[in-house]
Amino acid sequence: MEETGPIEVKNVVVPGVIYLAEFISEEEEEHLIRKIKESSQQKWKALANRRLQIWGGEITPKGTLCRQPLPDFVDTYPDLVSRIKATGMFPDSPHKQPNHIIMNEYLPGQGIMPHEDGPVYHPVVATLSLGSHCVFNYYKYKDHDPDPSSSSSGVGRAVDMNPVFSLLLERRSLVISFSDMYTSHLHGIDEKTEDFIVSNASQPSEASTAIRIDNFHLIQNDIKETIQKGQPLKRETRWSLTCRDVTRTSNLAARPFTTGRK
Ligand SMILES: O=C(O)CCC(=O)C(=O)O
Ligand SMILES: [Fe+2]
Repeated sequence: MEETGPIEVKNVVVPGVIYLAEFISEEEEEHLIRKIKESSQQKWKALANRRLQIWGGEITPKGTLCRQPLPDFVDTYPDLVSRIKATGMFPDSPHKQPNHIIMNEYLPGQGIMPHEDGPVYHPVVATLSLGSHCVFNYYKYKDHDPDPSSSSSGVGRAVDMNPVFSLLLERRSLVISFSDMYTSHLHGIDEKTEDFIVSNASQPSEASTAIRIDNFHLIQNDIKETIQKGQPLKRETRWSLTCRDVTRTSNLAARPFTTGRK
């Protein structure tokens, strides 16, 4: 695939959110999924409701990335890192391109709670979806937070659980979040096995569980047709590559972090 180049206006879904369908080809997707499936069990970190791998090195508790090479299948074939750089969305980041990738695996019914990505990263995040779609929600904190102990990191602040925007992330798409979508909003994915999406033309009387998405105009025709027929989109296993630039880096290998004396 050619370099994507600058983003077009139509790809700006809302200020601070860019959506690029078909960011990689089907062959590239297949290759990436194969590499993920072939990776050794030790590379996986199990969480309560999903598992993940960290590529590019571990981040110390103080927020420094102990750099490790990224896998070939993200910077050689396909050269995702250069392709993401070529979107022109990382010009102000210290390394001008992502240096760290979290690869999350979600089985149907799994998701991720609303959260912020935090200050360790330059405030631009590019996420590639493989294997399945999902619906990606952006949330705000409640306006008048009654809790005076709330911190700016978001810990303890009440979240308004009605999403401000929702995007359908198709497989092979890239979504880029930046500016206040990164610094003052949260994002998350509901734990669902299928998503009912309403098309632009739908009436408000349609199923109350149906979701209105903000990037309907940018999605592929076959998915549009499924939505227009009123059929749900069934989730399959999804792998996402969350690509960011960790501001502070070190070339020293990560050491085990102990709390005791040296
Ligand atoms: O899987 C996704 O698309 C989101 C992952 C995410 O938000 C994160 O890793 O911080
Ligand atoms: Fe996140």
